[in-house]
Amino acid sequence: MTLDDLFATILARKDADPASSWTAQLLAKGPEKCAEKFGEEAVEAIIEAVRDDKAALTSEAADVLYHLLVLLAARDVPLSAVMDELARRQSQSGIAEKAAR
Ligand SMILES: N=c1c2ncn([C@@H]3O[C@H](COP(=O)(O)OP(=O)(O)OP(=O)(O)O)[C@@H](O)[C@H]3O)c2ncn1[C@@H]1O[C@H](COP(=O)(O)O)[C@@H](O)[C@H]1O
Repeated sequence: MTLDDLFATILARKDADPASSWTAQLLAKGPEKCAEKFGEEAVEAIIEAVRDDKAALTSEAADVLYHLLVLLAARDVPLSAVMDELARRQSQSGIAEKAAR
């Protein structure tokens, strides 16, 4: 399972019957509801990180990643755009490292 695979499944749920899938149901509620759910899951992950419960943090991190992908899908932002932004930052940080030498 990759994030790309999960994102493709989530995108396919945009056209699915809300009765058939949790993801389709959440997307049908709109981007604001998706954002709210993402925020809730992020807070739960923070709590488990502070408690240092690694099993719970692993589970909450999965929820955070899933809900972030749903939020991106809800706002028509492709996961590839986020990956491109990370790649751009990586290449910039390489330049900064070279300049510092
Ligand atoms: N990875 C996930 C995933 N992670 C979390 N969730 C759901 O997100 C919900 C969040 O949990 P909550 O306890 O906050 O939800 P809740 O209390 O029931 O809802 P609210 O009352 O708070 O609105 C749960 O119902 C989980 O099942 C997920 N639902 C689906 N997926 C994957 O998404 C893909 C599409 O699945 P369908 O949604 O079944 O089409 C599949 O690959 C799934 O494995």
